[in-house]
Amino acid sequence: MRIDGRHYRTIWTEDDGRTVMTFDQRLLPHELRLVALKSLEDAAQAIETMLVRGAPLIGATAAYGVCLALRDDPSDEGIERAFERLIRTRPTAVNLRWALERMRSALRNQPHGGRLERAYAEAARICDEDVAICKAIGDHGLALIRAAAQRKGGGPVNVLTHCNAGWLATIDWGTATAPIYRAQEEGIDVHVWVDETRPRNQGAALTAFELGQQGIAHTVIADNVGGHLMQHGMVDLCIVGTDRTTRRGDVCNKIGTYLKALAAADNGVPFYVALPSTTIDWTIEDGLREVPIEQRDGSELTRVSGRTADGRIETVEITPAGSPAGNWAFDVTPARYVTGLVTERGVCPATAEGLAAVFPEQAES
Ligand SMILES: CSC[C@H]1O[C@H](OP(=O)(O)O)[C@H](O)[C@@H]1O
Repeated sequence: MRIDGRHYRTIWTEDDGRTVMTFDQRLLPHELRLVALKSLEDAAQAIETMLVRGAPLIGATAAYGVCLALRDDPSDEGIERAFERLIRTRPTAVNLRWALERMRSALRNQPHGGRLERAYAEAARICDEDVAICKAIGDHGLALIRAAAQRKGGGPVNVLTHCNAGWLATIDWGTATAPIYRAQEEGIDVHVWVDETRPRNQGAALTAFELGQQGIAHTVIADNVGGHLMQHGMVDLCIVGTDRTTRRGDVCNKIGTYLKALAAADNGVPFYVALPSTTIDWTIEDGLREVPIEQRDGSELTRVSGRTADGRIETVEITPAGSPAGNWAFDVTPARYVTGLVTERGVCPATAEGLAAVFPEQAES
């Protein structure tokens, strides 16, 4: 997407692959800082600290982490060490395992001499494919926004989204934001309710930054406001992302998504999940019991960072010293609360049959 008029992907290589460039998302929207990842450890820590975040971008960063590791050790043992270091960075987004297994299968049984070039080519393919997948999700999701506009017969289509499933979570376009960007391109009047998304504020900081840069009307709201808006007819549809969706359509996404889905169901608001095929976990069925939910440090909840009036970034405590804090980073929305899954191949029901019809090659394997 564009920042200050210049087009960027969220990750790219420089210096013949010795450097992997990305944005430090922890500093947005206050500072646009490019970061150079130069080693396996740099890539691993970028994922663990959420310098980069979002399922597809986590996968791409891990893929380039393997490339950086192979510069030092292209052996099978070197590949395994890279895999083991990266797989334990964050447990929930399935793109991490998907990307690492794809890199490993592309490299094993290859002569050591050609492994480095092949690794970078595979990581670049993962990124290029993600751009195409997200653009296709945008095209299919556009039809949903267009239909909402026709139903309304006037005024902006009000879309509610949670967290950041945008360009910053992927390589370009985003997943949940891609239909919004395509609607803007088609001249459809769209407005976005942006859930702030405590505690890391991916919505207030990242989605609001993205939409502002693209000139899309939006309003940042507290996480607890969405249900009220739906009760008063102020939300035409919800579109959220996912970090892992099971083969029967249970959706794991940022904490708070489940509560939004409940409110949508109670108020008859369509609730869509933008779902790249790279985020489907075909090995599991029951999301509540089988998806690992990341628990992050409580300090992410008890502290808030922001910019002071004179431009300094400050962090303050918002709870009494010593108050324990629980920080579950994701929850699971059962498929029954999902109106439809917006995949790169089209919109399908959140059912095993729906996903099998769209991805028959996966369902049969
Ligand atoms: C398109 S994946 C976006 C997905 O990732 C976010 O989690 P995090 O910021 O912790 O990596 C959130 O669940 C988004 O929906």
